[in-house]
Amino acid sequence: MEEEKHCRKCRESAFFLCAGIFLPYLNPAELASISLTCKTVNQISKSITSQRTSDASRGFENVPIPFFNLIAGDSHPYSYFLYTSTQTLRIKPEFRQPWGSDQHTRVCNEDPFIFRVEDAIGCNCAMCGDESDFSCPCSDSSDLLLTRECGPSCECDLSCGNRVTQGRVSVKLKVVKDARKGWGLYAAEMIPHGQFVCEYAGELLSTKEARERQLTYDKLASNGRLSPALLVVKEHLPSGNSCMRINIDATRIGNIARFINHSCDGGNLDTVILRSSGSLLPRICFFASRDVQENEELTFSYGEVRVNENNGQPCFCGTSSCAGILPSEHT
Ligand SMILES: C[S@@+](CC[C@H](N)C(=O)[O-])C[C@H]1O[C@@H](n2cnc3c(N)ncnc32)[C@H](O)[C@@H]1O
Repeated sequence: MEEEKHCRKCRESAFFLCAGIFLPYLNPAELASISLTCKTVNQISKSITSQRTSDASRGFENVPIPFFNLIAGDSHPYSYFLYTSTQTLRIKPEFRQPWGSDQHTRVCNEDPFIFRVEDAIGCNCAMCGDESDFSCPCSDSSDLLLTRECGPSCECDLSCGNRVTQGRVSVKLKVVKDARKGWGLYAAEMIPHGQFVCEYAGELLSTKEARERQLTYDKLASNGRLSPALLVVKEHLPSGNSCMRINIDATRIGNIARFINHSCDGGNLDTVILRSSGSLLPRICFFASRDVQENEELTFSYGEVRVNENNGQPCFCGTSSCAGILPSEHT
């Protein structure tokens, strides 16, 4: 009898140990379904949900970025997506990432530069980025929205003052749900004008793939079943013709920038195309375009192109310049 009891206890503790390992890999629907099986699994699921709600960044950033859903009757305490703090190549659909355990496995690429230019020449200055040193060739910038930083071909390391976007997110932020716009990114402290906020991280796509995904997303978004986060940025030649198009999809895997909503008045963030010495592709980074107060929503303009009123998603930015529909990409 005693032996039987002991065996049952062993089996139970092995089961709960395993549950703690595999439950963090489940998405909210799977977690909800398995939590119905028994009281203890239900408790583990609840603790996973509370860990997920406490940090949208899954421990990848320097500061936790909590979710707040204060909408009465809405039972979704967090939004589910996979996290990458940098640009990444396409992620296989079957890829899973644990979220909601003590061991946050950093399975994604954390190097901000995916493609490097072989034998590129960078700087070798001692104090680049220092305000008293204007001679670093990497900090040369004639256009504020198209800037340069030191990169993989330079001698300096992450402590260099000309690599402000290459560390993790350090400003205090939170993700808050609005009844009409869905989740949005908010300042959880005052952010001064010019401060780096975050990069737009996600899957780098070819233009063909971005167009295909956009069509699928448009259909799902029109039924309210998806909030797509596919950003298309075009770098223009002085002549005005587009010369480079960057497609970053943060819908399935991305960082907290995927929660930034659109504002027709341009919002309070500047979208900066940032090149680094020795890196083939630019990165898209957000800087505060003015002082942003604590609890203010962070927004930027998604662009100018709009489809007709019948097809477009309604815009609820609430600014006096609101066009009524969200910009969309159909090029
Ligand atoms: C990049 S996501 C932003 C995060 C999103 N709100 C969410 O809940 O995950 C873009 C989507 O957010 C919604 N959105 C963003 N700005 C909006 C606005 N001004 N008015 C209405 N919906 C907006 C639209 O559904 C849009 O497709």
